[in-house]
Amino acid sequence: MSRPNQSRNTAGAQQQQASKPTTNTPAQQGGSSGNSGTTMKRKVLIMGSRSVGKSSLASQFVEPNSFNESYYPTIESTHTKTIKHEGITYDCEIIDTAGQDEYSLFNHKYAVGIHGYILVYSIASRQSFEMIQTLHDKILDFQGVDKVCCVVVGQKCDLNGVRQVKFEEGQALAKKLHANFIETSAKDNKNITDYHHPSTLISRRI
Ligand SMILES: Nc1nc2c(ncn2[C@@H]2O[C@H](COP(=O)(O)OP(=O)(O)OP(=O)(O)O)[C@@H](O)[C@H]2O)c(=O)[nH]1
Repeated sequence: MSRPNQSRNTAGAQQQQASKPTTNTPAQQGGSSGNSGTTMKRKVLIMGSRSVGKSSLASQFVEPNSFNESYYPTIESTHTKTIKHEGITYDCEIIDTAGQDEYSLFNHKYAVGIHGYILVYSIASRQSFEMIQTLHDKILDFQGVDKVCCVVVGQKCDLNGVRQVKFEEGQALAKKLHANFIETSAKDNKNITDYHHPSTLISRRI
């Protein structure tokens, strides 16, 4: 997605290592009571086939009611949003990538300093669903690990009439990948709220 007024384009941005929690001063906390004062940084990468709605998902999260019917292929863009969950503040950096296919090379930037992955398919595209396992395998291969923190997202759930992937199939795949699962619609603003958004799910898992 390279839409105007939405994000700061960070193609080629330096990768940062996973950050340790920091503690805010009372002034930085805004004097709010009940907050432990802990701030965690979360760098989350959104991956998936082209046109599954990755950018729309990210945009709706940081800028509600920004859904756009037009399609602007993404190069790479980064969104930031601070969310609060169970007394902890998370500074989220959400990196929206260009859509991948099975032949896309895995960019080393997608492995360094990333806390978690949002793997997105469209419920109206079986091909995009099949890409999830491929992407997951590539991430594990590249990182040389056997488990990675991720959330599987079935996007465009408003397109139920042309659904190609059952909810249960998404759920089963996520279980296999040890991931959380959620169906969303950027168009209908479904499960885009803070608590249910994949970024929040990722934050809660780490
Ligand atoms: N029906 C429906 N359409 C959507 C939804 N989200 C996105 N779209 C549409 O799908 C198209 C692609 O959306 P994007 O958000 O640009 O998809 P993307 O995955 O970022 O695409 P790439 O940049 O190519 O990787 C656009 O025309 C959007 O309007 C949704 O929840 N429901």
